[in-house]
Amino acid sequence: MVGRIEDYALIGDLETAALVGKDGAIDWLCVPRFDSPACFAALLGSEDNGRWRIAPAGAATCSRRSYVPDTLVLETVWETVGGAVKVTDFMPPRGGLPQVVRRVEGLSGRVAMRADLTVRFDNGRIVPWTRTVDARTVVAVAGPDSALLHADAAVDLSVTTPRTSCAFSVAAGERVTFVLRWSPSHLPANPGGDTEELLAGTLDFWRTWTSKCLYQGPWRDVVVRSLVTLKALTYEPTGGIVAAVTSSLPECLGGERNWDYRFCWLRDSTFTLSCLLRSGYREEAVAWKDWLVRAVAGEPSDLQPLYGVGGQRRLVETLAPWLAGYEGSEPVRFGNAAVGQLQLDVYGEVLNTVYSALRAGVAIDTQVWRLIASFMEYLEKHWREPDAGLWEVRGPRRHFVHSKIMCWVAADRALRMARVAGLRGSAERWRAMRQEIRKDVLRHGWDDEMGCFVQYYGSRRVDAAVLLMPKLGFLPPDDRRLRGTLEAVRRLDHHGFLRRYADTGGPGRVNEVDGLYGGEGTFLACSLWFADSLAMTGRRDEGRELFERVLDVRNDVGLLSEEWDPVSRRQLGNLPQAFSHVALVNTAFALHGTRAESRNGNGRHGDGSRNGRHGDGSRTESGSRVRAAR
Ligand SMILES: OC[C@H]1O[C@H](O[C@H]2O[C@H](CO)[C@@H](O)[C@H](O)[C@H]2O)[C@H](O)[C@@H](O)[C@@H]1O
Repeated sequence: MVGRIEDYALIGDLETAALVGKDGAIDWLCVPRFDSPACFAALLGSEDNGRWRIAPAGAATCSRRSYVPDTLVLETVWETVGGAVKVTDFMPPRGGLPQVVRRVEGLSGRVAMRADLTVRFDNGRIVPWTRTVDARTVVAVAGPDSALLHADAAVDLSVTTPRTSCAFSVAAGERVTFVLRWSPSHLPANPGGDTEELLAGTLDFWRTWTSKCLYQGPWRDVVVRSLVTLKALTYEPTGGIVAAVTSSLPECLGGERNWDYRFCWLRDSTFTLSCLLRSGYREEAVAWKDWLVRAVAGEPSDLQPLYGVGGQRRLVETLAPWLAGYEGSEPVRFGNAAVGQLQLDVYGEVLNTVYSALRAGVAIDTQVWRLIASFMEYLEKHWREPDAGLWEVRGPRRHFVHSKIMCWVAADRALRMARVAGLRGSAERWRAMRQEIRKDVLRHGWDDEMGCFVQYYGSRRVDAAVLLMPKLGFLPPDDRRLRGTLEAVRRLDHHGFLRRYADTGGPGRVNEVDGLYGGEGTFLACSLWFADSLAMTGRRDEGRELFERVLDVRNDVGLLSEEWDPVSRRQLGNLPQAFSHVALVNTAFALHGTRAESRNGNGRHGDGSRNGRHGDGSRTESGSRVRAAR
């Protein structure tokens, strides 16, 4: 039986990741990388699509579980009538081929256990040939993939296709460690290593990484858990960052809103990067900047909203009819058609992050300057066009207010960086462009009658994305128009959480903005943006209440997917989602007021300005309050 979305914990090795259920089953694992086909895809179908369960015989779910503090090593405890047992699950950070280690350790009495492995390569479709090497080792091979299962104690693995199983028992103090190693089928088996040394190395890796966290506020454990999760979404060899580790976990149970998130969205990665930077992590920013330059090299008109972890561009969306979908949510998709959309906000997000990196002391080389100039050349010609917006709507293109604001951000940050680099020739044009966009948004994005900024020009809908305006410096937080917008956005409230935009879809009805059937849950990142806005406008207590409401819906090991259904009290959408965890960390900072990344020793921003004041009178993301823009 597949669990609820919130039943899953994450383990990963910075190249791929697995989801472990409360029932002891790994129901999701793509190998060798995040965006490779899954060899365990039970999450989107059934056991027949691949899973690996280790649990006490006859037991349904564990008694409790948690990560070893400050690490991504998961410990699951089962208490049974015969005694107690602990399973430690982890994936050692690599440099080689992937392996999943599962150590079973008796805590008291004697516990009868079962291990059941069903490998299905190619996203849960291909039944491999499985052969027994000896009583403790089996190898499964099909096409390009090979997986070896090995146990370090005397167990008797029996292969009864489609499963490899064994029954064994552990007494207090005894251990049996299983390891699953993937390798390309044409190469000798992945040699792995000593599992106790691998565990010690993995614990040490994560503890060293988390010890660098600069957040010192009251929610340290919560922040560290989210940062570890974000780090686990980074693809170490290239610096790319995936939006989530899963595909097709539904935003509406039984609906069609099922997407593949195992790719690097420029938007999501820039949010993640800014969050890691403010938390004290610079290395990831340098690695991502290098990834970015390689990924987007070429014509700026060819810029894609998302790329593969290696920077690959062809991410064709296909359907997987052999998978029934999570709780019947069809279709299951691999690849993502959003790759071909025009999403103008992306230019602003990239420039904003490069600017944050510059302020944090990351060197910006000529390649990056070239990129900035070419982005701006493109935007100067195209910012007036309608686009698919940050929500990647599959309905008609519109003049989304958020997209226009991000074009303003692009011009603003380019100007600021030009000041540092002395690119004066273009600066005049960029200043004029910035001014023109501001006027355009204030004129067409504002609805006098409603007293708020709207979702797109001419519409009477609200959109939580405009909550980002003051953070981005487009308007100061005390601007009357923002106060009006904040009140209007409250209409998106659904049982104390925020939807991203009006939910006009429903069973059998298409949402005319996003072009999709069915409603969806409340959007966790938007709920947190709302908490930030409340804090920014002096309603800190209200902001804190909302923040704590979001904290309450994290699962038992601190993970958030993209959405939350407050009625059924279930998480929805892909897991764990970078967007949600980034927003959580940012709100913790906003409520506690630590701004690690904006300091460079002399109280000045990297461009030498004081207090983050923009040339046109608004404020920067981290600057102090200045007069309202006209
Ligand atoms: O809502 C329709 C779209 O949903 C997905 O996009 C969402 O996830 C992205 C990755 O986290 C995020 O960048 C975007 O803002 C979200 O709306 C899906 O990937 C799209 O294909 C789909 O059209």
